[in-house]
Parts: sequence; structure tokens; C-alpha cells
Amino acid sequence: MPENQNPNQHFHEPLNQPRALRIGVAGPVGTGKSSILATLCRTLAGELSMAVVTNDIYTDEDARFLRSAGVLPTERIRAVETGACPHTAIRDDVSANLDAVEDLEEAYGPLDLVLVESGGDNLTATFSPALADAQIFCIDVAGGGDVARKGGPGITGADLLVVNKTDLAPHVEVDVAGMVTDAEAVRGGLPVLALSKHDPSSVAALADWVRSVLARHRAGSHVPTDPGPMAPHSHPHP
Ligand SMILES: Nc1nc2c(ncn2[C@@H]2O[C@H](COP(=O)(O)OP(=O)(O)OP(=O)(O)O)[C@@H](O)[C@H]2O)c(=O)[nH]1
Repeated sequence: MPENQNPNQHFHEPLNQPRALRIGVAGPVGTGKSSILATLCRTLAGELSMAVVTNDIYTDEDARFLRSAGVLPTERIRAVETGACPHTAIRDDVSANLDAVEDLEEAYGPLDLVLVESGGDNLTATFSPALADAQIFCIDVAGGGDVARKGGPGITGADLLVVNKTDLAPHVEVDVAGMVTDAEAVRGGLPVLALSKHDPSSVAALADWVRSVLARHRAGSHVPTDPGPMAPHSHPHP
């Protein structure tokens, strides 16, 4: 083993199979990222071979939620405990996540689709294009109607922006159409989807978006883009 090599890091032989499409799902705490993964698994697992990687700072709670939801065979759901700012594991040093994705591909491949959920964070987290071929950024109406105007790389540059929990809009006095218009104004033509897990037509639109990215990935015409770096931040070091 070369000097300086991390003994815990696995090394993967190149797989003799097409690589799965990797879609990252990021967004602030509680906006519905795990629910989006569960919805996509329920909708697409009958037609696609899928796996999931979750990121939590201290626990494997999101993975346990998805396992208990019964949306995929439990062994296809892996948890990465980031043990640090969740930005780090999806952006600065993606090796633990890449390990998890490649382990799943080795064990259950060929896979069509791997979904990677970021740890809940503020508005600034984005995936490195080295980890995610495409990324969904999720905000929700419960965060208030002005969230879409606040910007940040996920809102302005993610491949898809989801405005989630639209069924709650009347209860929190938010105008969903206005929120979507605000978001579209800062996204330069990139798509915005108003979603509720209780609204089948919006769920179908989400699944169709995934199918369209997968078709481009398979055709070799999908190019991962970087929504841009997160805002400057620092980590306290004990
Ligand atoms: N009414 C409604 N509730 C939703 C919807 N999507 C998610 N929720 C609820 O919102 C809460 C948070 O959802 P999660 O999917 O756990 O959110 P998350 O972003 O993964 O949360 P963290 O991993 O803690 O950041 C749960 O109580 C969900 O049931 C929706 O479309 N409508």
C-alpha cells in the first residue's frame, strides 16, 4: 500500500458494465429529501434497478426511514455518516460517498439509478459533479414564500429545483405559483417543479424528469454541471 494511503478506503476495479446514473438530492433540513427518494423508489423501482445512499451527520436515520418504508430491498440502501459538516462529504471530499455508490454497483449491478441524499443543511449545499451526474435541490412551501428569491447555488443552478409540499400551501399562506415564478426568474431556463407527495400528477412529472436525464445519460449526451460552490464557511476544529 502506498504511503499516505487511507487503509479504510476501498479500491474498486473498473466495472465491466455501464455506470448507473447518479442523482443527488440536497436542500435544507426537513424540506422532504428522504420523501422524494421514497417517492422515486416507489414510482421507478418496478422499471429501473435502483440503490440509495444517504448522508447524515451523526446517525443513519434517513437510511432507516427508507428501509422501514419498504421502498427498496434494505441492502440496497447505504448510509454514510459524515461526522462533519454535510457539505464536506458531498462536495469537498466525496470519497466515502463514491465508495458507497461503487460498493452498491459491485454488489447489485448493473444498476440504472443511484440516488444520493445529502444531509439536511442550509441553502448553500451542492454536490460535486464528481459524485452526482445531476442534482435536485429541494425547498418547501413551509419555509415561506420568499425562499425561492433568496438564491444560492442550489436554487439557481441545480438541474431541477423542487418546490415541495404544495399541499401545505393554503395552511402556511404561500402562493405556490408565485414561488415557482420567483424561482424561474433566477434559474435561466432550468426547470422548477411544484411537488407534493400527495399529488400523483406532480409525482409523475418528477419521475418523467428522472427518466429524461437517464435517457440522456445512456445516450452519452448528459453533461454533469456544477451549480457552483457553496458560500464560504468554516468548520470549528477541536
Ligand atoms: N404535507 C406534506 N408533507 C411532506 C411532503 N413531503 C415530505 N413531507 C413531510 O415533511 C417531513 C420531513 O420530510 P423528510 O422527507 O424527512 O425531509 P428531509 O429533507 O429528508 O429531512 P432531513 O433529512 O431531516 O433534512 C416529514 O414529516 C414528511 O412526511 C409533502 O409533499 N407534503
